[in-house]
Amino acid sequence: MNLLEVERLNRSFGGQPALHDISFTVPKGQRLGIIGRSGAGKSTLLRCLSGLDRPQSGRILLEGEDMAILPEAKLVLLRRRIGLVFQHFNLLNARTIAANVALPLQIAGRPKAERNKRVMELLELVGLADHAGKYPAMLSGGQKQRIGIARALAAHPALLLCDEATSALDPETTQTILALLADINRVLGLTVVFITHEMDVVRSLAQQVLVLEKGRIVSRGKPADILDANQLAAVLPPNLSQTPQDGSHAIVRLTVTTQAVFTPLLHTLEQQCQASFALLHTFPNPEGEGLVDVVVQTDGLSVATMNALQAHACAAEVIGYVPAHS
Ligand SMILES: Nc1ncnc2c1ncn2[C@@H]1O[C@H](COP(=O)(O)OP(=O)(O)OP(=O)(O)O)[C@@H](O)[C@H]1O
Repeated sequence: MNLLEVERLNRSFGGQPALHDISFTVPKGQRLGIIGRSGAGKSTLLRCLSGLDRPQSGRILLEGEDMAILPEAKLVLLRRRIGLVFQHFNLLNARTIAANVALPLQIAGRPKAERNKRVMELLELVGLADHAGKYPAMLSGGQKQRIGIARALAAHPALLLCDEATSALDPETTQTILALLADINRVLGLTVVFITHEMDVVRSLAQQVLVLEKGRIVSRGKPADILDANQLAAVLPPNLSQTPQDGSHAIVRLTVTTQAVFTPLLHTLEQQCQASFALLHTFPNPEGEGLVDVVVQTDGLSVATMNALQAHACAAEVIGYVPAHS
């Protein structure tokens, strides 16, 4: 069942489209990452999904209700089904940790006893039960984000929207926050949609990825496939063709073990295949630890060369062809 369905969403500013015909669905319980360069439209999309901004056209169905056209009074109620986690935590410094976490329940008019019980449950969940009486200034960045997450969960949302939730944190703290978000997703079955510009965050947390570019979705799929394709696209020659021309060179991706990188692999291949191999790029293989993708250009692609490549690598794939002089 889909928790969220976005259909042909359009949002422009002063006639300039920031989102153009965006459509996607998020099944209940999924962790969806949205990535894209600066200005791609990530924040605009997240604001529309959170009901803080309205698109010019299109539908945003959350549990079947269209947020794009819902009257303000009803939208306020529907927004309680959404928890928001911010890059800079947005905690109120004059309130204690407990009072910060309780805020959404207070706004929703929940009784004090219920609020107190829920706050303690949530502080337990994020591992900060003994910090209830402290103030935000007494916490580290990672602890502040745990409180931000607890507050977002206070009103039992169906959807957690995270806006660059780990961008202000160091790499180690980032990992602990990502682990917490993954735990919450697993334990509570909560649907998580997050925007980020950090590839490692997508790799760790997302089950599905959407890539935005200039307000459009340009690719979608599993993180390994998307990141792999993105990294490759960035290093491939622009004049790559899918068919060989007379005398063209082949571009081949080899997946090898990290140990193989420290052997004279290309030299061995050159000797064995009587062909030249130029190294274009190496990057970690997205499928697994200990594997490296090596992109090479060769002037001697043949059945015998492919056999030799396959014998030395875990996988070998021809990506395309370029003219000999590139
Ligand atoms: N309130 C606004 N008024 C005018 N233009 C806006 C407004 N908000 C966003 N835009 C424009 O819409 C486009 C998308 O911006 P958006 O902030 O959504 O991108 P982003 O992917 O979140 O970028 P970043 O990663 O830098 O935050 C940009 O061209 C931006 O200038």
